[in-house]
Amino acid sequence: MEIKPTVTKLKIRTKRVVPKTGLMLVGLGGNNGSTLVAGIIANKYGYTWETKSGVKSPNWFGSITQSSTVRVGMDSTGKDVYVPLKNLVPMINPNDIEIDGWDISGMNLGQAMKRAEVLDIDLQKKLMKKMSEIIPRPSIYNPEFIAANQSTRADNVIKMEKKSEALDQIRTDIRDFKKCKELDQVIVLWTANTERFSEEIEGLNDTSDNLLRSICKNESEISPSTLFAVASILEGCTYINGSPSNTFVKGVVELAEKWCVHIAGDDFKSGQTKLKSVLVDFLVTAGIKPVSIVSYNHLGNNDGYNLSAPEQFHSKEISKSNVVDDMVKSNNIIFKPNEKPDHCVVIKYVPYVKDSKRALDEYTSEIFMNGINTLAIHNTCEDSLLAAPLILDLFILADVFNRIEIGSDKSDYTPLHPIFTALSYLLKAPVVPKGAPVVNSLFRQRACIENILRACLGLPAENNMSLEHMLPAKVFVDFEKDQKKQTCKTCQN
Ligand SMILES: NC(=O)c1ccc[n+]([C@@H]2O[C@H](COP(=O)([O-])OP(=O)(O)OC[C@H]3O[C@@H](n4cnc5c(N)ncnc54)[C@H](O)[C@@H]3O)[C@@H](O)[C@H]2O)c1
Ligand SMILES: O=P([O-])([O-])O[C@@H]1[C@@H](O)[C@H](O)[C@@H](O)[C@H](O)[C@@H]1O
Repeated sequence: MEIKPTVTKLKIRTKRVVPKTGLMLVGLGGNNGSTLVAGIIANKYGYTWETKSGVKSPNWFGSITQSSTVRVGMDSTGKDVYVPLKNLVPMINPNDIEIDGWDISGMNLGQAMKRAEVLDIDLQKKLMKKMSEIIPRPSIYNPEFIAANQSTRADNVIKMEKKSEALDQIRTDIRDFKKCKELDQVIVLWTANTERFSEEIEGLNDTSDNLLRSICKNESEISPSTLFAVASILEGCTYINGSPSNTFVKGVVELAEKWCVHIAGDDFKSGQTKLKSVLVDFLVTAGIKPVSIVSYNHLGNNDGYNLSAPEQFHSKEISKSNVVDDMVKSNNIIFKPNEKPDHCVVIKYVPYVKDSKRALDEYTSEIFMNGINTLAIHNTCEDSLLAAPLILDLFILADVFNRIEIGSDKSDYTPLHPIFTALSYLLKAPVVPKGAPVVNSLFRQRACIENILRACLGLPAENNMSLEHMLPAKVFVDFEKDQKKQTCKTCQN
């Protein structure tokens, strides 16, 4: 193999004025939606609360924008220097976020928080007044796409029969929110239930024109989430899909590309799968061959209730299963062509455990000289407490990436591709532009975000070589000073 390095000088610019941004959640009254709103209010007002283990304070643990740091270099003593990721470039402050959204359940967010049974009761009491003032807008409900067991919640639905009218209503809602809160931009994010996959049908949803025509013709195979995505794109709003539903049928992607509106998805990467995208990366890059991966979990929240229906489970099974493919394909020493580990995903609904998902994983791998290594993991993921910070990061980073443009000597500044692959760190099944590779390795995904932000500052990508600590200082001349010396010599001559 001959490798020919190429160098392209790119120029990057970032609008540094942070736009006043609103977040509209589809599924606002769900466990994730209500928990995120509660977290924003608790952090904004600094509510503390009593628990049996003492007084607790709000935080943003689990959010990489709010609670992680980035190495920016080293000080004169050679010690690494880290700064909060949120300080690298101007970002939205969670305290400034305006939130609105839709839910097929009309329950106000105070009652929705109570229904979710996620947060400590004393905190719920302190939040109740403010949360109860938030009422989800009526939404598009189509029992064809989510489990039949969700029908009992559907008391807050848009009455219009025609999909085109419902689409217009969503667009009106977005414009109303933007005007009422005097916003510069709105980002729409789906944290509503997982839908069954839509059929991708030529002539129906395979192009943007066909999709828009199908909506006008009230075609049945257009899901509520696809309608929300179309409405958002037509309103110029970034749209993010936190569920494994195949919202982004080809016609939606083409519409986003035509209108240069950013989209990202699918399915928050919060617990069992996030760990999988670390462990499989570790095993394969260590030259260890994972041969069997069994991921079982049970949970008792409404998400689990919806996923107890086969078609909705199948959507989730796909997003949870494909996460190993890129890492397996990266190593043709341990895997033969088309060989991959046995991989089984099981999800069971057990009402009693509510949002506290119990994940049991077994990773069996072949090691040196026919040895076998088995990793057995028990992972209690409090689903909404893991997902809510990811929703915040998706929103904040989407705004940052919306403000970045890249150019070169040969081309003007251009926005990043409408499909935000840079948000893949937060998603189980990253949607990527046609022909682009899917990267699931968590640390590669994190490096992508870090290095784009470093580039915004003119810092080189983190290469982890640490040569400064492997070579004598004299090797590292002060480039600027050295250049000046050489220039002086030239002048004298
Ligand atoms: N850790 C996690 O919680 C996690 C991780 C990855 C993905 N997800 C996905 O996030 C989504 C939400 O999870 P959750 O635990 O908050 O579920 P949830 O069931 O508590 O909340 C979903 C909400 O969406 C509402 N809804 C359903 N259809 C709607 C529609 N057409 N329009 C508006 N609202 C609608 C429901 O009434 C409900 O309030 C699910 O798709 C889930 O698979 C969750
Ligand atoms: O993020 P993760 O833990 O791999 O996957 C989770 C599933 O195992 C869980 O059953 C489902 O309810 C959540 O929506 C989430 O998708």
